[in-house]
Amino acid sequence: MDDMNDLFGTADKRPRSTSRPVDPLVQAARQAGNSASTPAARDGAESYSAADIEVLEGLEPVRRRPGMYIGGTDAKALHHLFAEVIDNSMDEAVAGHATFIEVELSADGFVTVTDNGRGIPVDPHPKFRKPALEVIMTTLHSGGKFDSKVYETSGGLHGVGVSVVNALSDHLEVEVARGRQLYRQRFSRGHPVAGLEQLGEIHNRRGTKIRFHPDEQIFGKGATFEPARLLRMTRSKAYLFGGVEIRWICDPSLIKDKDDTPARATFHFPDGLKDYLAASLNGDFQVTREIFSGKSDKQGGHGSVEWAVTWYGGDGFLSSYCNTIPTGEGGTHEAGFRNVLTRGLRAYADLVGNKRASIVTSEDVMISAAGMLSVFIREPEFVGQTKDRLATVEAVRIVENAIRDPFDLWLAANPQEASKLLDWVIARADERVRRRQEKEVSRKSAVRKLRLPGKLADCTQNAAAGAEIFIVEGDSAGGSAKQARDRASQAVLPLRGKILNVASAGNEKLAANQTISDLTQALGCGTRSKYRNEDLRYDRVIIMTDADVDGAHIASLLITFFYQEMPQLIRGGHLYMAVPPLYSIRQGGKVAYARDDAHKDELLRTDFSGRGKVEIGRFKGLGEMMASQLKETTMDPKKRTLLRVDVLDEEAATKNAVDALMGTKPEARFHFIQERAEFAETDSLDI
Ligand SMILES: Nc1ncnc2c1ncn2[C@@H]1O[C@H](COP(=O)(O)OP(=O)(O)OP(=O)(O)O)[C@@H](O)[C@H]1O
Repeated sequence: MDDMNDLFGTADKRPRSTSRPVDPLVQAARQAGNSASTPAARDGAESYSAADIEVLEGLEPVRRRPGMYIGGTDAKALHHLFAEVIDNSMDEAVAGHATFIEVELSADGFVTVTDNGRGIPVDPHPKFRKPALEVIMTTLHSGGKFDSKVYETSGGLHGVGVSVVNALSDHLEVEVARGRQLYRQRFSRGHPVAGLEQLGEIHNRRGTKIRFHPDEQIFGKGATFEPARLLRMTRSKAYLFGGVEIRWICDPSLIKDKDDTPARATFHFPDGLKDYLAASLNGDFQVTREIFSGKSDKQGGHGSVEWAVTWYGGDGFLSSYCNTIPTGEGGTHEAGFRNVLTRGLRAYADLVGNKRASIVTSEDVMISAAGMLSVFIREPEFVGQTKDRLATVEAVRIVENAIRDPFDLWLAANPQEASKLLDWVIARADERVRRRQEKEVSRKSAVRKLRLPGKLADCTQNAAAGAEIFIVEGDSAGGSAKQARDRASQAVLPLRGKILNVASAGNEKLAANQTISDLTQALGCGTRSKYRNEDLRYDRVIIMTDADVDGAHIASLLITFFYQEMPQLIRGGHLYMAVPPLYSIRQGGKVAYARDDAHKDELLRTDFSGRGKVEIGRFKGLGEMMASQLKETTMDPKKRTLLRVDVLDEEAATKNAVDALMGTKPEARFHFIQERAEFAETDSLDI
C-alpha cells in the first residue's frame, strides 16, 4: 500500500483550491520548490528543468567547447589558430587580390599575419548596424565565402575561422587599410575592447593585419607557438600558390640552439609542388630521372589541379591540399590521384604488351610513391571545421581528368623511364603476392580443417595464389560451370535463387541466410572487422551471372554484399565479374560471341559482312550453354574477359554508386551495370 501511496498519494494531498484546470507544465514549475518527498524529486526530474537549458550566445560556445571548432586544446589545435588566419590571407591571394603575406612571431608570443588584399570590410553591416569587421570577428557563421561571388575557390567556407581565433585569444587586434584609411579594432576573449577606430589616412598600405595571442585559460600556461612548425605551415602555403610571396620573421630569442629555423626568410615558388617535392626528397634515390609533375593553366580557378609525384626507395606518402588547406586525412582528390596513376600504368603496360602488370593494384603503385597534390574547387565540402578530409565527390573526376593525358604522355615520351617504373611497381606487386603466399603455406594445414559448404565444388590446389572461385546463379548454370572449369584452380559455388539484399536486411536476417553463410564459409576470410585477407582461400572471386536484367540484379546484390561485409576484398583487387556472351553468331565454320546488342551489331558489320547465311543464337542463360562454350567464352583464363570491381577510395562516391545499384527501380540498377560494363571493358568497374 505504501507503494500505491507513493504513486498516487502525493497528488491526492495537493491542495485543490484552483477552480480552473492547471496546465501540467505550469504545475510542474510551481512544484519545483517542493520537498524531496515528491516522486519527481526521487527520479531526479525535479532538479532538471527549463532553467537548466542554456543557450550559449555570441562566441561563448567556442570558449566552452573549443574542441568542436579547433579539434582540441593541444599544440595542434593551438597552431590551427594560425592556420585560420593565414588561410584567409591565402584566400585573398588565390582570388587575385593579394600578392604578399607577412608572418611575424614575436618574443611576447604574439603572431601577426599581414596581407595586401582588399582588407576586411569596415562599413556598417546593413542588418547588424555595426562595422562588418566587428560582425565578422564576434559572430559565428559570418563571412563572404558562403557562395563563390566574392571568392571563387576559397579555403574558408563556414564563416567561423577568424571569430574562433578571436574567441580563443586573450588579445587580438585587427588593422585594416582600405580606401586610403587605416582602421583598428581590439578584442579580448571574443569581445570588443572598444569600437572601431579610424586612425587617419594611409597611402602606402592596403589589406588586413591580424595580431593575436592565444589565451592561456584555454591552452594552458606557457602554451606558445613553435617557430619550426609555424615556419613549415607558412612555407607550404607559398609552394601551393606560385602567385604569392610570403615573408617570414621570427624573433631570434625564440629559436632554440639546434633549431635551424631562420629569423627571416622570403618564400616564392613559381615552380610550386615540384620544387617542394624535390626539396623534401633531399637527393634520395628515385626510380625515374624526372619527377612527374604538372598543373592546369588557370591556377586557383575552379577545377585546377597541380601535382608532383616520384617513386623512390622510402615509404610512400601523399600530401594533399584543397584550396591550399592541408587535407591530412586525404579524401576524394587523393582517390582520384591513386586511380589515375594505377590505371595509367596498367594501360601503358597493355600498350607495350607487358602482361605482368595485370596483378598491379593501387597499393603497389602508391606504396613507394612520394606525391604532392593540390586542387582548387568551388565550395568544397570538408569533414569538420579543421578540414582534414575532402568530401567533394566531384574531386575524383577533376583529378583524374587533369592528370590522365599528361601521365599517358609522360610515360610514352620516356619509354626507358616508363619501363623502369613499370618494373619497379610490378616488383612491389610480386613482393605483396609473395608475402601472401608465405602466409598461405604456414596456414595450409589449418585450411584443411575448414568446414566447407556442401554445394561448393572446390578446386584441388590448396594455395590461394592463382585459385579462383566462380559464384554462379542457380544449379543448372552451376552444373555447366563445373564441367567447364579447370579442376585444379577453379572452384564453383552455385547460389540458390536471389541473394538477400544486404543493404536493407538486419544483422539477424543476414546471419540466418543460407546463401550468405555458404558464401562466407567458402571464402574463409571472415567479414567486417574479422576479415583476414591472409585467410581468403582464392585469389579471384568471380561473379558469373546471366547477361540479362535478373543476372545484373543478382550481380549488384552480390557486389553490395561484398562492399558491406568485406570491403577489403574489393580494395585488395580480388572481386571480378565474368562477362558471358548473350549471342552466338555463326557463318559457315566461323563462330563468334557477342556480349550485347551493340557488340553483336559491330561483329556483324566487321567480321560477318561477307556472303553466306549468318545464324544468330541468343543464350537464355548460362545454364543453356554447352560446357565447352562456357569455358571458351567466359571461364578460360586465356580467352575470357573479366571486369575487376574497384572501390573508389572515397566513401561518398562509393555510397552513391551503391545507392544507384541498389535503387528501388530495377531499370536503374540494370542501367548502371550496363553503362559501367561498357566503360570498364578496357578498364575496371567502379562501384
Ligand atoms: N585577410 C582577409 N582579407 C579579406 N577578408 C577577410 C580576411 N580575413 C577574413 N576576411 C573576411 O571575413 C570572413 C570571415 O572569416 P572567417 O575566417 O571567420 O571565415 P571563412 O574564412 O569565411 O570560413 P572558415 O570558417 O571556413 O574559415 C571571410 O569570409 C572574409 O569575408
